[in-house]
Amino acid sequence: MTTVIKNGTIVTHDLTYKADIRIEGGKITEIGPDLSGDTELDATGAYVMPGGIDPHTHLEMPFMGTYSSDDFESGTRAALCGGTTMIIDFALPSPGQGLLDALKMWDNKSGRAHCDYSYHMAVTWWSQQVFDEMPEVVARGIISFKHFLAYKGALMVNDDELFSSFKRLRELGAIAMVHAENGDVVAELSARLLAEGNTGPEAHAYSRPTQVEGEATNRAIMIADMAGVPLYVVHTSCEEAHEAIRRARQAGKRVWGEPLIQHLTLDESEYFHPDWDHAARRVMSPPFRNKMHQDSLWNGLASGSLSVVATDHCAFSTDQKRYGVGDFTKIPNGTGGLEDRMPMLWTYGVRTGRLTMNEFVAVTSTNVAKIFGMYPRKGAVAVGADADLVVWDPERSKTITARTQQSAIDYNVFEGHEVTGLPRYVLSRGRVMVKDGAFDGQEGHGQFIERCPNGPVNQALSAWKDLTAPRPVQRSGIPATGV
Ligand SMILES: NC(=O)NCCC(=O)O
Ligand SMILES: [Zn+2]
Ligand SMILES: [Zn+2]
Repeated sequence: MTTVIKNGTIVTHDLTYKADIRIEGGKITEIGPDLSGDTELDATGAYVMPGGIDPHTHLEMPFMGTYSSDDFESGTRAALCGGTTMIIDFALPSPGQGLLDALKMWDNKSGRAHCDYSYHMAVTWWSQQVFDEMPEVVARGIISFKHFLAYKGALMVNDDELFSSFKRLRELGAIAMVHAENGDVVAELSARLLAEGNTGPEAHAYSRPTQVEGEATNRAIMIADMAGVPLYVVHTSCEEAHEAIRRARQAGKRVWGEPLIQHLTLDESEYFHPDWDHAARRVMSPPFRNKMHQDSLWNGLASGSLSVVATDHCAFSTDQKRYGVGDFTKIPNGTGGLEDRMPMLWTYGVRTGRLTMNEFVAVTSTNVAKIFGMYPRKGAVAVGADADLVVWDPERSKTITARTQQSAIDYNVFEGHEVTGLPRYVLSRGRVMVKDGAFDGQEGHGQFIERCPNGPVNQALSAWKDLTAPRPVQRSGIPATGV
């Protein structure tokens, strides 16, 4: 059985050209003119791109006394409908729980996935057991480890734990990740705000000013540099954090920054909305910022100082958000976005001229595959790559609304936004999962993707750190010790 995508324009991170694509056995087998196959998908007037990869989701995650509402079934259904063909979720051990035990839990959840997936491993505590289990996690193809500098008393790790973990990751050829907010300062600001009667969702934003993110980003970068490990900073939301990343990259440090589509397109005014539910539904960490910070993020994507656009999809229903009525610190942190990342970024990025189509592919797919050790199997339109493809119709429009979304929750933070640029077809390893905008997926079709450690960036950084490591000075004569 062969499938051919005909008459489209292929857009990759570096090329735009007209050609057909033949698919067999889930892989791209030929790219060229005038191909034919058993099934033909017409891409006239459309762009054929690598399917999106969202490297930051939390599906069915235990958090703040509840579970995020989208699981691997609804979450990956939403992903595919928006043109995303792979996700990387976070396996999250509770403090005290082993990494391999947490992996078992995530394996039990992910069997229902419609699209391919992988996990990052979270390091939520530090011990000999965590140290000992890390190699097995990497051997299973999980090569990235997230650390929370926020959420004091829950998931947060301290600097000594961070440094120990980062050093271990360097030995293993893995990637360090951080949620960069100063948890100590956030805890103190939150307590003060509550004591002063600031209990509403807007106080969540007040408790997490941009300085807490700038400080933690800079600290994580310096600690990673001393450990000699590449660092990926999740949900970079402000100029202070972006500035730290930009400066580090200019100084030769190996750091990547990941803005979210929410921070690029929604701002802090959402928290001042008179409706409590409206504001609480948008509570996430870091919070939405103002236009100056948004411009900084867009400019970072265009200039290459920021590398990826993700969602941090962590969806809570209105009822769950209401756990925090009277105390903003109890509002479960997180927002959705899996179905909307690609259309929103196309609409507000490519259609406005802030991004080229090739940059769009880079930040939604190819850069993710390269950073996280799965390129060119994923993130590429190339012979031999998985046929994870999106046939993107740049003229197709819709108004985003919770009424028609795939996500299980009862609202959408992008409600009312009109997007132009939507998938016509979405293919996961050659299987058509979305056809003319309609979902035709298959629960359980998704496979776990093993990723390769010790990629080119790890190798280069380790070589440089070895070359420049402190060494004893060889001296010809050493004076006798004075007595
Ligand atoms: N971001 C957020 O508010 N919730 C999800 C968990 C996290 O990534 O911090
Ligand atoms: Zn986070
Ligand atoms: Zn997250």
